[in-house]
Amino acid sequence: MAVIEVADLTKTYGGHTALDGVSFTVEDGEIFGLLGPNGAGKTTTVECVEGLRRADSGTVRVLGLDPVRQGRELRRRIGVQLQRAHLPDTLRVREALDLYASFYPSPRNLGELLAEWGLEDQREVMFGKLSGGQKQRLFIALALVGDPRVVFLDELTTGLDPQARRAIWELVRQLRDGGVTVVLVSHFMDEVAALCDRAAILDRGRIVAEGTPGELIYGSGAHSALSFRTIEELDLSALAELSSVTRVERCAETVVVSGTGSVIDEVTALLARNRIVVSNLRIHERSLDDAYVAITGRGR
Ligand SMILES: Nc1ncnc2c1ncn2[C@@H]1O[C@H](COP(=O)(O)OP(=O)(O)OP(=O)(O)O)[C@@H](O)[C@H]1O
Repeated sequence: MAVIEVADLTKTYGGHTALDGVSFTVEDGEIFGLLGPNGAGKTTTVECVEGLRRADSGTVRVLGLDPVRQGRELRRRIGVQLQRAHLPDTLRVREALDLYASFYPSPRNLGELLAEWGLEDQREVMFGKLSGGQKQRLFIALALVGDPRVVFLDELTTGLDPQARRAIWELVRQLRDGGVTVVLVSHFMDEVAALCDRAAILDRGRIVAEGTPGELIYGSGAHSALSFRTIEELDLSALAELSSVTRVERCAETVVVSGTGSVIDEVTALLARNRIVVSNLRIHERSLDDAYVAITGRGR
C-alpha cells in the first residue's frame, strides 16, 4: 500500500523551474531515499509532501490526506527532522522533548523514546553540551514525539564519525522494522545503499531513476571491471563477444575486462567453462556513487 503518492508535481520560482513533473510513490513500511545534486529540487519536493510549500500543479497524497487542504491533520501524523534544526544551547534534552510533546494530542512516552534513542543519560544535559551524534539522535527523537506513521529525515548523518553514523542507521532500521515509513533525503550514496529499500534520483526537477539500490546500480550503465593474470591461452575475442563486455585489454599476463550489467558473472562463468586458471583476480564493482554519476552525468 502506498502511503505517499506524488503525481506530476511542478513548481517554479519566478522564471526558474524547480520541479518539472515529479511523480513517485512510497510504500508502507519502507525506507525511501530521495537523492540528487544541490538544487535538484529535493527540499521543494519534500516540503510540498509535508504541506509546507504549495506546488503549482500536480497532486500529493500522504496517508490519503491532501497536505495543503488537510495540512493540520497531516502534520499530527508525520514527523519531520528539519535540515539544519537548531535548539537553544541551554535547553535540556527533557525540556526539548516536553516542548515538542505539547504540540501533539497523544505523544509518545518520553522515557521510552529517550531509551530507544540512547539518550537516557543525557536527559538533564543541555543541548549545547551534547556530542554531534547525540544532537542528531535528539533531532530524530523530536521528529518521533508525535508517534508518526511517516517520518522525514534530512541530512541524517552529516558531520558524524563512522561509528555514530552506523549507530544511527541501525536505529533507523529498527524504526522501519517497527512499522514507521521513512523518507530519507541524502547526499550520501553509502547511506542510501546501506539503508534504503528504494530510492529515487532527482536531477534538475525531474526523477531520472528509481528503484532499489541494486536496480539503480545495475540499470545505470555504470561500468565494472575485473582484472586477472593467466599464463594460459585465452581467446580474447570470446570475452569481447559477451553481451555485457565493453572492453578487453591484455598487457603481458594481465587481462582487464570492463563492462556493464552482469559482466563479472559472465566473465567468471566463461573462465570456469573453459577451465582457465587465473590468479590475482581483482574486481572493481560499481557502487551507487558510480551509478549516481552515470545517471546525473556529474559528481556531487
Ligand atoms: N524559496 C525559493 N525561492 C526561489 N528559488 C528557490 C526557492 N527554494 C528553492 N529554490 C530554487 O529551486 C531549486 C531547487 O531547490 P531545492 O532547495 O528544492 O533543491 P535541493 O535539491 O533541496 O538542494 P540542496 O541539496 O542544495 O538542499 C534551486 O535552483 C533553488 O535555487
